[in-house]
Amino acid sequence: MLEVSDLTRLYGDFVAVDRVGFSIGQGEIVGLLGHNGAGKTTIMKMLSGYLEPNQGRISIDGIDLTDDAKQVQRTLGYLPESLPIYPEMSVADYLDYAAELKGLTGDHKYLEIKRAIGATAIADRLLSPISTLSRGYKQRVGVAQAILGQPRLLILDEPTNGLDPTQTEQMRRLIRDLAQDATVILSTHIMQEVEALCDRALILRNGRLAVDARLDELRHSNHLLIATTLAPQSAEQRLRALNGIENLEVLSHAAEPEGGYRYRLTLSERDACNTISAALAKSIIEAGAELYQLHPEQRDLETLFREVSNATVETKAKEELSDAA
Ligand SMILES: Nc1ncnc2c1ncn2[C@@H]1O[C@H](COP(=O)(O)OP(=O)(O)OP(=O)(O)O)[C@@H](O)[C@H]1O
Repeated sequence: MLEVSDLTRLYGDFVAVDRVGFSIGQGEIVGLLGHNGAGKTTIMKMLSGYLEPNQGRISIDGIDLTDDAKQVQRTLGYLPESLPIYPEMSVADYLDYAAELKGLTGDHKYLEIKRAIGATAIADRLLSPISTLSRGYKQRVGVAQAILGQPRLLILDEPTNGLDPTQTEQMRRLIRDLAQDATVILSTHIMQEVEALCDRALILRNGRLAVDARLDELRHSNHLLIATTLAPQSAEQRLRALNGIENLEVLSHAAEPEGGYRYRLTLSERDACNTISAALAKSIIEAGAELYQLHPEQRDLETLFREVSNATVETKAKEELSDAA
């Protein structure tokens, strides 16, 4: 549905987005994550056609954004980070204006505005000037303008930014509903948001795509953690030799007072966890050692994000050191 390749954007000589590539299928909800300044908004602006890439390609349903930006823009809805909402306009006038900008006319325009109002539950404030709305309401008006014309791709830049918990829950429900008919890409700083909403997470680091992971795959790790009295040398010989073990990593080289030695095993097949666990336990007991713990390693998004962010800090520190040298 959405194909992005080699996407690059410079501000002056600063590379804000660096050769990013990914593709997103119809109906997916994808979270775009990254530390402050990682390049999320810049990517979203390019996807929505508001900012030109210096290099790379974006195509939606096979149509290249640079070949026919107007046509592509009509098939997408964009909620920018800061809404270009006109404070003096009423909600109704603003939606009418936004619908015209999307090329909607006549009955179709009327029906689309009605649908967007219903979907975002803003009917009770249609005649209010936008300046008098709460942050949550303004955000819903922003989403209402984004879904006019039933876009096949929705690009939402921090859709729950500044919302209270009730408004956040309503917005998440709305996004889930919208994803029934559209592909959604959203940026956020909130991991729980991605866990709650998304099928997939893209994590940016310094303008580059560092991680592209399906959340269900993250939850099913192919690593096992064990704690045993079996010493590293025997573990290397016995455990590594078992079928389905790709790698053995020694996490503690000296026996820990209560937990023996700790190891991380990488399995060649994610689904073989149960069979391999049984074989491992048997092998450890046969060696006369104690087995204290054996469980799959859970990697949640938060851990993954922390690993990526720590790598960012290390990379920056190295860059600063080499600049100073
Ligand atoms: N118009 C601009 N001129 C110069 N630099 C810019 C401009 N817009 C963004 N940048 C820089 O590009 C980098 C990426 O910015 P961007 O806004 O895309 O990041 P982000 O991941 O959305 O950050 P945040 O989470 O803080 O919103 C940052 O270092 C930012 O300072």
